[in-house]
Amino acid sequence: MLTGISEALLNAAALASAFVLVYTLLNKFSKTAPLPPGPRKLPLIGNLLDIPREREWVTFTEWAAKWGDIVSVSVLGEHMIILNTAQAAFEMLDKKSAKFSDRPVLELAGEIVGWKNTVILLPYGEEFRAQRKAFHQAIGSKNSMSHYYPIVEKETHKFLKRVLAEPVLLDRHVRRMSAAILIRITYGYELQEGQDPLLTLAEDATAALALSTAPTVFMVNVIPALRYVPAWLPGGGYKNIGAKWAKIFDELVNRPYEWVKKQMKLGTANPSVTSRLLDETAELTPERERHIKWSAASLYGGGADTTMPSIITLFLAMALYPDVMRKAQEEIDAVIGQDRLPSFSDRENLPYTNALVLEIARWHTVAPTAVHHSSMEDDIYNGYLIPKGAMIIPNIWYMLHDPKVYPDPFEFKPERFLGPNPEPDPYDVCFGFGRRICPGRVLADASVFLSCAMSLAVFNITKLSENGETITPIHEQLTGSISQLKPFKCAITPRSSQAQVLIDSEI
Ligand code: HEM
Repeated sequence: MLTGISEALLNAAALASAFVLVYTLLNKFSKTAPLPPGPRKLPLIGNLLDIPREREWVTFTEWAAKWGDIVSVSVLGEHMIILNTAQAAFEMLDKKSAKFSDRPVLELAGEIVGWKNTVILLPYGEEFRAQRKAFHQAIGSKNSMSHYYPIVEKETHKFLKRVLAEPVLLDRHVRRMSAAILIRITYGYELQEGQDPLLTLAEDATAALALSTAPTVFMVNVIPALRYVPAWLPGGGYKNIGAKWAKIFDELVNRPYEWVKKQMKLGTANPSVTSRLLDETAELTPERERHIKWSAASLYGGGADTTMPSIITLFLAMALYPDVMRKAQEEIDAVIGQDRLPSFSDRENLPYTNALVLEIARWHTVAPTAVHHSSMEDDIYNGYLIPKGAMIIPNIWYMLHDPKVYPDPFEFKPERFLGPNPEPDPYDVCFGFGRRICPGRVLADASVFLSCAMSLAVFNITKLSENGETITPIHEQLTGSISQLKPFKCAITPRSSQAQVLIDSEI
């Protein structure tokens, strides 16, 4: 519940409501079917006071218990439809994807900061299709991704070295590894050891993306009419923050792109997605250049913070579930031995480790409410009206924690995906739906798998003891369109002297 909403915001919202009153009245009489059920709407402001500001998937799940698989709320005439089951999401977003593949206009992240030019927030249409195609060619299949496996293997090995040297900085090492892989694949640029300026820039830009796209952190994302409120009035302050973020983002899009062009002129460019797209281009028109530049930025923007929580989850889960760790290590030892690190070629022989990767995707839901879709025309679903322009929110977190689908949903149990009757594959929902399904999923899966296999091959991960006391870490998902983990402590030590030799070996 939104208990802390300020009076100032309510004033701004009242202002905005004037803009939607006429629209709401005009529409009210033209619809036939009812909207899906949901919490009672107040006159004009609708459910403004019900919209959660934090961990919205928890409130959405409470609503699911009361109102069912599909719930509707509206705020000042803007409709939000929440889908609480995989079936509802498949039926609407996959089967009718021609109607449900648009994105809502996110005033702050999209319009002001500029992310609307990336595939993540692009409206459905020509430009969107062109960017998705480029993405698919670059990293959309196991075949295309396999060109980049050596980069993933090298950066993951570097990660092991950093963790060995400074285990308490685990978060920082994971972030760096994810960024290094993406920057290398996208631009052919190898991050310098220490504080690389491109890394700082990329981190600032993606932190801003996560915040500015969280639909309920900035109310303008829910109430577009707030865009008419000047920056100096309550409710308009996001404009100043947005202008600062826009500068950072502009640099992230242009600086590495110009660097690739320069390297290509000098004949020193490493192969990368950007250099390949530029190579294949006969005439670099301003339109084509914009297209390449933004496709590259989408690749970085979509992937930067997303694999990170999954890899960190490995360390938390292993500290909490030592039996799972032992089983995975036994499997890795039996298949690979202790004389080399695991690689992608071992993957098909590691069923338990693969099940562990799936359980990570389920247990810690990285994108708990996906990226929201928007309906391009009116539709009727199960007798309910889904109005044109409604924001469609798949509650992926609940789909992956529904006890009817995954018994003991808060327990970490890779076994659920093994045996004759495995539970549903979390990859069917955790990467989203229809024509908007995550185009980076092959890379994400490859990165998480290799981090798990390599880390488990060489490290023991346990609870930390401090001052004679054992600290049991807690799993908590933080608010954000990409949900990070609440910081926790664990102990990470090499499994043996031979493991240490492997970590120290030359890359
Ligand atoms: C564990 C890792 C990841 C998860 C859980 C994840 C999940 C998602 C989800 C749920 C969506 C929204 C899909 C929808 O709208 O229905 C999405 C979109 C997207 N993801 Fe990922 N993702 C991950 C990693 C990556 C990586 C590594 C990249 C890039 C290399 C990437 C690039 C993108 C892009 C560009 C979009 C926007 C697609 C569009 O709007 O058409 N993601 N992702």
